[in-house]
Amino acid sequence: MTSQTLNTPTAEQIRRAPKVLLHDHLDGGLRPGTIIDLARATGYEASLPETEPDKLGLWFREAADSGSLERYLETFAHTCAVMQTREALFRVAAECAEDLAEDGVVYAEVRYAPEQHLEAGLTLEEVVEAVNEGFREGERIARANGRRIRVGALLTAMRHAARALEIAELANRYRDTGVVGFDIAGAEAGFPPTRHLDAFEYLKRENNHFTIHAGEAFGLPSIWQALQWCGADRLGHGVRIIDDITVTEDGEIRLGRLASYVRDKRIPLELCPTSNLQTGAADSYPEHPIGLLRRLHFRATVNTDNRLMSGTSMSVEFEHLIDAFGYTLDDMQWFTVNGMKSAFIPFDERLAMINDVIKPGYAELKSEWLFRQTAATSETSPEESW
Ligand SMILES: O=c1[nH]cnc2c1ncn2[C@@H]1O[C@H](CO)[C@@H](O)[C@H]1O
Ligand SMILES: [Zn+2]
Repeated sequence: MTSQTLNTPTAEQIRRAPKVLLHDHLDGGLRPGTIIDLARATGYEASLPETEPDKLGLWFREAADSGSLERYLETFAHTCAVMQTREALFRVAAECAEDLAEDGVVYAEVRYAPEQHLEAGLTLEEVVEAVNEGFREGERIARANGRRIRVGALLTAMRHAARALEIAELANRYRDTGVVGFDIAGAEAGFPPTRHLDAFEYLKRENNHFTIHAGEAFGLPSIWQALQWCGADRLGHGVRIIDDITVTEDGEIRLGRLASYVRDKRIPLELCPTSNLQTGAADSYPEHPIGLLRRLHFRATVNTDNRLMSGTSMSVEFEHLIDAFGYTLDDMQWFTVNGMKSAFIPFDERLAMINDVIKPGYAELKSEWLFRQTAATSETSPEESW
């Protein structure tokens, strides 16, 4: 056995390793069986493309695999349709926290757009409260199962709509009760983030935090606006920052002004590899810009985006990256600490997570690796060992 293979975490270790998730959509992570249950209860079943859980899960993955962000986003009509009551939102949020905890996620910021859940008469406040209560319930269930997770909500405003200021005010109102920040999402081309400057300026005046989906379906101008006009704390995706990095034939790497700014200021990139493959923002895992961005020490983080549409989880994202780039537990820890440093909760709480949960978790896994290495070495001939 080579040290490379010994150093590669197993699927089971990947799942057990503490993970941090900053970019995950609540309406992109439902269990297929739950969609069917909820659809039955509300008469939406006839509108579902499939009514058997495995087939429905496959339908989402295939429908989202179109190479276009716009087509990818159409699939959310079905999940949002069944998330219109207090009970449905509570259940979906609780299951989300449970599923993430089961996958070894210790801290997550999960986002959704409250304005998409008002069709059956809920108010924006009722939506936020139902989701918050669901997250608390999921945390409790996880704890009862011996797992520890903390989930914060990010409130998203849809970039094609005109409710961003209202949603930003809502995020501010619930900042001490479960909501940790704000986001804008939806089709990127044609909807620049500067359409919502009033919301971002309001949040800055309130010393609140926000991320912006930028640099996914549209390139550098979108990232530039998100940072320099809107003042985003983080970039949702931001993967197209690669367009401002040149690798010459002799291997020299040059960063343009914007890429330098992003790296110098340690702007967190919420990278979502599988989602990027589906929307056409990247061609394959080995070609995904995360490899170069990690080598160049950008503040890169690993995320799921939409677990249902991508058939993924944090463990699956790491499995793909480990396959493509030969990452070790040290790389996993680096991405995880980057995620925790970039979270929107207070500094002392982030530090406590890093020192009390993440580092000890990886230290334990690495000691198992050392044990395996010692066991393997003792199997080789005496000359080799000495
Ligand atoms: O990768 C993405 N890029 C842009 N918008 C997205 C992405 N994934 C989901 N949403 C949008 O965010 C809404 C709230 O969660 C979803 O309903 C979907 O329309
Ligand atoms: Zn997203």
